[in-house]
Amino acid sequence: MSVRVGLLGATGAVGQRFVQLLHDHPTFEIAAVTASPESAGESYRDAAKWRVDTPIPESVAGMTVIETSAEAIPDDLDLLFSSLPSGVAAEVEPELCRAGHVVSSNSSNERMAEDVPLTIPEVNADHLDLIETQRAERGWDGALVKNPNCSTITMTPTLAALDQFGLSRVHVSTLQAVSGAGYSGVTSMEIIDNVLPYIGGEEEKMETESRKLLGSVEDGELSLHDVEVAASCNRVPSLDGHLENVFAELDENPTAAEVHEALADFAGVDLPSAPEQPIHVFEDPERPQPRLDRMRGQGMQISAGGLRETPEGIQYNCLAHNTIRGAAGASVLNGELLVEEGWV
Ligand SMILES: NC(=O)C1=CN([C@@H]2O[C@H](COP(=O)(O)OP(=O)(O)OC[C@H]3O[C@@H](n4cnc5c(N)ncnc54)[C@H](OP(=O)(O)O)[C@@H]3O)[C@@H](O)[C@H]2O)C=CC1
Ligand SMILES: N[C@@H](CC(=O)OP(=O)(O)O)C(=O)O
Repeated sequence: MSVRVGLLGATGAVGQRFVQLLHDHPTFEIAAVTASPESAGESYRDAAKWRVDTPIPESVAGMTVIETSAEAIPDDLDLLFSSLPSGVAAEVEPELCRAGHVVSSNSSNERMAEDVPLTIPEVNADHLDLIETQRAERGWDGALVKNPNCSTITMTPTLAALDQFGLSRVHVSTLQAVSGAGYSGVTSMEIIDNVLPYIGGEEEKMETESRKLLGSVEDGELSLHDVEVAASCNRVPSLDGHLENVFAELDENPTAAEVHEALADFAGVDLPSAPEQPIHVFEDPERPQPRLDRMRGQGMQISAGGLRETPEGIQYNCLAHNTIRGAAGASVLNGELLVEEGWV
């Protein structure tokens, strides 16, 4: 079975990751690439200024970039992946869903909307049921599904694994790679020999999106998890890979060995881009590290380590590749889930 996909914002940092991940995908075939009006009409090769560390796929390089609008995007595409700036996505994505397209989006608009599934397949695949609510409320034939923010996606599967011990409060501090800010996001003069202790809006996203992901959907209605999450976000001079220090307060008092087992045993899903084991747990307290561990599971596996019992619960570190598991790979996995569950 071949699913014809369109990439919205295909020339950007995340868009290029989509191209890298999808050009030899077993099911998805890239059939259209879109970008800003300035790039429309150019070849993808010229418009993209390819910056990913594998060669630009020739099958995509020669495609002509089209405008990002419901009129320009062909009707016969089965699925759209979106990595548009959120202000642009907020305008265009609803139009596309109204026109009947199914959109798996990485952009932050509407992530917390009550009728929009915010999904990590290993954590809350059942939240796709919200599509029925969304269609009923918005009158759409298509559908909008989101993946979370890259820092949120790094931590949340580990919290889902710990919830069996009664997750009550989480404190997390992040060390986020520069690629999260986009190619021109932070200048070299800002970040070399430095750490930036503020990333606008990031802390609030971690605090709210995690509660939605860990929450439940029953009869088409969403309830947030009641865990309290407090985040502190920092930009550091690594290129890719967000590292996070988590302090989780739990109702029960599991040993570090029991937590290790819960993380390592966290169940995977049977989808083409999913790692067999979602979370790898290191014994070595010096791991995970961004440069050494971000490409585990082709960039889709989350790593954890440094487990330590505290009076309130457990402390540990976790890591994920922010533009693969945290962005393009996350949308692709949601796209695979949409196909598997018959929404595409
Ligand atoms: N899940 C996550 O945590 C992550 C999410 N993101 C999100 O993904 C999105 C893209 O990020 P990133 O790839 O870094 O951004 P870039 O700026 O690198 O790319 C933006 C893309 O959108 C296109 N674009 C810009 N303006 C318009 C417009 N007016 N109309 C149509 N297309 C437009 C650009 O085309 P052109 O080349 O022509 O300018 C380009 O293809 C953002 O919303 C970002 O917040 C990013 C990283 C991680
Ligand atoms: N803010 C994230 C990347 C990002 O774009 O997040 P979001 O998709 O929530 O806007 C980072 O800096 O690493």
